[in-house]
Amino acid sequence: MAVQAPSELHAALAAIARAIADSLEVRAVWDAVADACSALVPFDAMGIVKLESDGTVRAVAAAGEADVKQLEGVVFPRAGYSPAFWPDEDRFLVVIDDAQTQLDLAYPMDRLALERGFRAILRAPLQHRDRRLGSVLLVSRTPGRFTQAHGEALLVIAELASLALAHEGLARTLADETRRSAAARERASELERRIQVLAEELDARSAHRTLGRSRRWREVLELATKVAPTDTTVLLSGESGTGKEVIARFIHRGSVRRKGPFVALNCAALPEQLLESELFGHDRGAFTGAQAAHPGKLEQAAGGVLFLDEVAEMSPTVQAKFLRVLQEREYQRLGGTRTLRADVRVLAATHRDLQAAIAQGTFREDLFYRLAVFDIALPPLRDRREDIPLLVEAFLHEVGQSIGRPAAGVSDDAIAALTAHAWPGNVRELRNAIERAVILSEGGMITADHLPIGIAAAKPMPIVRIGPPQSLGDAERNMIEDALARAKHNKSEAARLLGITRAQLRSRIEKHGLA
Ligand SMILES: Nc1ncnc2c1ncn2[C@@H]1O[C@H](COP(=O)(O)OP(=O)(O)OP(=O)(O)O)[C@@H](O)[C@H]1O
Repeated sequence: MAVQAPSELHAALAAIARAIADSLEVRAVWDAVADACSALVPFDAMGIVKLESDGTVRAVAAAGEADVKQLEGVVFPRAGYSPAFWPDEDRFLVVIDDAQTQLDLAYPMDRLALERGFRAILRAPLQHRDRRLGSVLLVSRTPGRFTQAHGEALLVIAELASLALAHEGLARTLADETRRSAAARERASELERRIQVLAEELDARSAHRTLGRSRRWREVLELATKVAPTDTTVLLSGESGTGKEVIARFIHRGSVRRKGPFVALNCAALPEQLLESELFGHDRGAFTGAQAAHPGKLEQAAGGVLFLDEVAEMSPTVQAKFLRVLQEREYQRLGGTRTLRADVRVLAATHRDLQAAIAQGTFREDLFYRLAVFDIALPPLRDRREDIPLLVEAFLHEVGQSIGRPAAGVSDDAIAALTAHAWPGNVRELRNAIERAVILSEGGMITADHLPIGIAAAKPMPIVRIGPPQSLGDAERNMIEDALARAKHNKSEAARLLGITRAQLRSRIEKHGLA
């Protein structure tokens, strides 16, 4: 066949380009590629193979002789086709005059062609930005059938076809991402709905509300909501008063055991012997004074949740016995002979670092792993200060109702002091402070004077803007601006807030051009 006229080549390329532009469906492009090749190169069969990410090779299109067409869609196994195995020459146009005389046919598709009786091979790579995507293969039963000019035409066609393949990959990634983010959105809103339902249920019973909108608190609620419907043991850790029991009740309400009891036991409150009998119960005569049989908390919590507070305080004996409960779900009352089944979900809490307790040998590691199947760390209140105004308002309302004398409100200076305090006793301490202030204010406005000394004296912290990372210079400038604003431009006061001298402040004001 004569070398293709430029107009033919041009028309063929334009047809492929149209197919690419018209459709993200790569199939339409293969048809255009096959048509273009038929118009320009005298082949007996053609194939387009695509290198998949798992190393297999897929024949995405085949044209020409009937039995070759059947290869379409065939996936050739991984062996020998992985990108690493593809010969480097495959990056370039390959013209083989006679495969039969070619001693070393490195490319598996060439071997396949030869096995089927094809002699001449013309092959161009499909690649995009150095990434190999596959190749276009034209074969003929007549040796020497393809010229360099045929090859060059094929190269241009392959380049366009590569674009289509690269687009297909992009389109698929986009579609996957869209699908994934839609699913994630759906999951997030489902989670949001569940949090809402649980929070509302608890709000109705104000003693067990979970107040907070900060990111840290939302994360806790999200974890609790996810684990609630399972029967998994949960370990809640956090400083005293951070709301561990509040979250334990939240999980109980969201679990299948919600209709069962919520039984709490504080392991720190009782001496060893008593804790053991409280937990496991005892039979009559089990020890001096055990005049009647007594079911333990494990029995009382049957069908529900057992909340073990301060679990780090369990003695070694109780730890060993309780481990058995978690392992075998069985136990006996003190002095009893009957084996009882523990039908409880255990939620444990601690304000201690259990890893440290394990290192010191006071807490069993095996028990730790049984308890901490799922652990939730509760943030201290000082790490979620943005929730303080909300908590203050809720406690004000609650305390006001319970003592029948609501406060008129909270002054700005009191709110500033409440927000600045470090709250070592966390939410519990805040609640107590509000209760005290409501009583002291006698129905009036709560001011800093009604707060305990340590809290009223808390200095507002200079605000450091949270945002994209800023330079040290910018941070300093922001802090100075904030201090000046807070001190109503009184330089001595601003210097005091910043903990520097007036002279130092003055020179920094000049440096930043803030005068
Ligand atoms: N997020 C919250 N929303 C509303 N009230 C809260 C919240 N967190 C804690 N509280 C209140 O703070 C007090 C202490 O909470 P809780 O008993 O759950 O803390 P804890 O971490 O279990 O404390 P401890 O370790 O001392 O037993 C309770 O009055 C509780 O209602």
